[in-house]
Amino acid sequence: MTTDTPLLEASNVDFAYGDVSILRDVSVSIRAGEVTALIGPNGTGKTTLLRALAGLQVPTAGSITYHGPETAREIGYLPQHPEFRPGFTVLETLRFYASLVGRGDDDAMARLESVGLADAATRQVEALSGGMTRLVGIAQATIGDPPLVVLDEPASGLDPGMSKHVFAVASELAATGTAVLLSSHDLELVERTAGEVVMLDRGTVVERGSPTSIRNRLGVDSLQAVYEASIAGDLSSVRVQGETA
Ligand SMILES: Nc1ncnc2c1ncn2[C@@H]1O[C@H](COP(=O)(O)OP(=O)(O)OP(=O)(O)O)[C@@H](O)[C@H]1O
Repeated sequence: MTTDTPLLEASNVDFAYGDVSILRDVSVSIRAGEVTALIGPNGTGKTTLLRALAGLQVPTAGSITYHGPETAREIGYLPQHPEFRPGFTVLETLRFYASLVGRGDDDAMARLESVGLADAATRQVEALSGGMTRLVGIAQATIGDPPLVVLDEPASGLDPGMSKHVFAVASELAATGTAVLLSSHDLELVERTAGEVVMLDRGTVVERGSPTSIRNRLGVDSLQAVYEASIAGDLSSVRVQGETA
């Protein structure tokens, strides 16, 4: 497969929770060997879209098609709020996930090292900080070398050094041919890392393209400026979808 063929394609996706429409006519192509970043205000539908793309919820309309190879694990997923079963160490937890996809202990330890958490291998999962739990979640999402890795806010709650490291891990994964799809509110790291940016506002795609192409099209010098120019309305209040007040 060439990098021109999308690994995952969403076409005209709508999603509603009951009567509340969240995503409207969203089309996205996720390519192998590239980091695709989903950005947009709180409550705009990023998690909803990522869950649909990862196959965890079925769109109300439209289609999502995976064009990648058949493997033991096609999509790795880091939820926005990762949680692990208490009573086990970090390494035991990752060994369990590795065993599900026919991988051994070495793989579990290698993933832990890749997120900088090797020293916490024997720590109980319930004794981890929020940031450490997220890092274990990232390690878990990459076990079995899935062709697509979906990371919902992987840098949320991480200190600046670890945030940078996590984006570097995403870049390294993409450099080995993995398609990486992540959401983030850190526009500077997104700008430095993503090959493709998809900006969502009120459940629809309002901008897409490489950071450079979007900046050039809008004649601005940063993704932050693109964001401020493209997001409708007051940036200091959350648009609660479905509420008409
Ligand atoms: N289970 C649910 N039932 C009903 N509405 C929901 C449910 N989950 C999310 N929503 C609503 O869907 C909308 C989109 O939420 P979503 O979590 O996808 O946004 P987001 O862009 O990821 O936000 P954030 O940046 O704050 O994480 C919000 O209005 C939210 O209240």
